[in-house]
Amino acid sequence: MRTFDLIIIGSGSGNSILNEDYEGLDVAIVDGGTFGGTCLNVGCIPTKMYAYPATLARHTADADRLGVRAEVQDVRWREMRDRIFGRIDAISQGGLEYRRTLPQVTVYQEHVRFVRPRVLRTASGEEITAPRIVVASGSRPVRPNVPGIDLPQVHTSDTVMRIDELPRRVVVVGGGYIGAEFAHVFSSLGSRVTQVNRSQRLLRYHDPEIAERFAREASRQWKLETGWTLTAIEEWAGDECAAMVTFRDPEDPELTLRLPADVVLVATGRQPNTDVLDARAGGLDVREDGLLAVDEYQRALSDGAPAEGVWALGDISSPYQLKHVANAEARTVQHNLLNPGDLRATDHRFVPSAVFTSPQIASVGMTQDEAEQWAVEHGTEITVKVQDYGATAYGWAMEDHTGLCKLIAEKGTGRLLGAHLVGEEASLLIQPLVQAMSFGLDAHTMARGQYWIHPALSEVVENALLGLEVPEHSPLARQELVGGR
Ligand SMILES: Cc1cc2nc3c(=O)[nH]c(=O)nc-3n(C[C@H](O)[C@H](O)[C@H](O)COP(=O)(O)OP(=O)(O)OC[C@H]3O[C@@H](n4cnc5c(N)ncnc54)[C@H](O)[C@@H]3O)c2cc1C
Ligand SMILES: NC(=O)c1ccc[n+]([C@@H]2O[C@H](COP(=O)([O-])OP(=O)(O)OC[C@H]3O[C@@H](n4cnc5c(N)ncnc54)[C@H](O)[C@@H]3O)[C@@H](O)[C@H]2O)c1
Repeated sequence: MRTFDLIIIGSGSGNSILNEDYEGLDVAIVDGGTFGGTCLNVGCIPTKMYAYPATLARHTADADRLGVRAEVQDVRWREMRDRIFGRIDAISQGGLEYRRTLPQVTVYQEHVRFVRPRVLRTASGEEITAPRIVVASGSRPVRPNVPGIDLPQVHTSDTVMRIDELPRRVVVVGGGYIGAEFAHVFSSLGSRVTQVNRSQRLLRYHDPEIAERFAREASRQWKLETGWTLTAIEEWAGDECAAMVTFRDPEDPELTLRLPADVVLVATGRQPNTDVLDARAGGLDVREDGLLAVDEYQRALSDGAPAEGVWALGDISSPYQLKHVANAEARTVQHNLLNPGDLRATDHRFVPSAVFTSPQIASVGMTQDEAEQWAVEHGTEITVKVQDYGATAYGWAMEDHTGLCKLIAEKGTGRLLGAHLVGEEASLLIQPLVQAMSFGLDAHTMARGQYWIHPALSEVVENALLGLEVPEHSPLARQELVGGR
């Protein structure tokens, strides 16, 4: 059995742990998939590289209302695909080759599983161990167990971005982040898309007002069906489609929905890879939802207490399933591994997320329902302001009838509790709100303690802040005035 100083399982955020402080250690990085992990190869990055041209196409189609008639004449899917993966595959390959050149790093390109605490066996049968192991082995798409799920017409986000042609008809199963982003990409680029969700509400973790506004806009762009569960997919011979997808009404099994498709995208959630890793054989606690149990310092737990020498980060142990969270947790592990006497906790207080559709969605903190509940529990009151983009100067410029910014704050203090946006560049507009929440800036100080560029779109945030019923605080004391003309 080979013994290393450190084993890292997973080359996504796990790979970023190895900085110059680790140069003296004998390290193994193990990845049975594509080097670089989900975000780079099949996740955040390629989806956004498709979402951007898709948004351009959508804006082109929408320009008529502004007095500009334009049309998308040609979508060269194959060229787009090859441009995207030409860049991504080279980064993945370059990352792998770089790690391989480092004398102190051994790369295993195969899956491993625990056979006992801190002992792993590779798929080819080698046993490896280390006093310190980092589990960063992520999650994978859930594939509902229905007839036809293995047909070649059925894809997950792992494969759908590599297909050869833009499909004529796409059925997207699932109403979460992945379903929404791909429905946007395919419909904007020219496919006929039907998105089908099991529950009545799309984007179920979002504030209902945002989810409803988004569903209204989405249903203008593609066909939305809610309240249906996937039951079967059949191969279909004929010109009109390559597969027939059947759904059933969970309340009334007699009621079915049948949809023709060339491509079926299954986007019904992601499950942590704890089973593949046989985490229990490693003595590690696996939660009911399949996540590896960790404490705030990212130590994996065994019988509720920190397991000696085992750390975990990212989708394997995080309910957020977001790359910026995986990266933050990797920074925690990077520090804690080398500083056992000075452990740091990951800050999970204000985790934002965005859905890269058109319009975009961005969110941080409590939804209105959660804030109302919190206020009851804490004997306090909240204030809510919904500001339409269309009531600001830049909203007029865009002739916007969609965007809104909803802010929730504590009435007595002006403390921001939640921010939810749907609309143009929501993923950017939310960032100052994340900053304010993270650094304890109250709503009025944020609104009046700084200039807001006029007439930028950010005025929607300024106006939302000013619409909250909060006390006026003096702007933050400034030590000295710098800059200015
Ligand atoms: C389509 C899509 C779009 C997304 N878009 C966004 C976005 O816009 N913004 C955002 O914040 N997040 C997004 N995410 C989520 C984000 O990609 C993940 O949260 C993040 O990549 C998780 O990183 P990780 O390091 O935990 O795991 P990963 O990057 O998945 O790395 C885990 C690695 O471990 C390997 N592995 C697994 N099991 C084993 C084993 N037993 N042995 C050896 N190796 C193993 C895998 O091959 C994989 O390479 C998206 C995800 C998807 C699928
Ligand atoms: N922009 C981003 O930040 C981004 C983008 C993509 C993915 N992600 C991450 O990836 C994770 C996984 O995304 P996701 O969209 O797959 O999961 P999700 O949990 O967000 O959504 C899954 C959806 O599928 C539906 N569903 C489940 N089983 C079904 C069935 N049998 N028939 C019909 N509908 C069914 C659910 O009702 C739900 O709406 C997200 O939680 C997110 O954190 C993030």
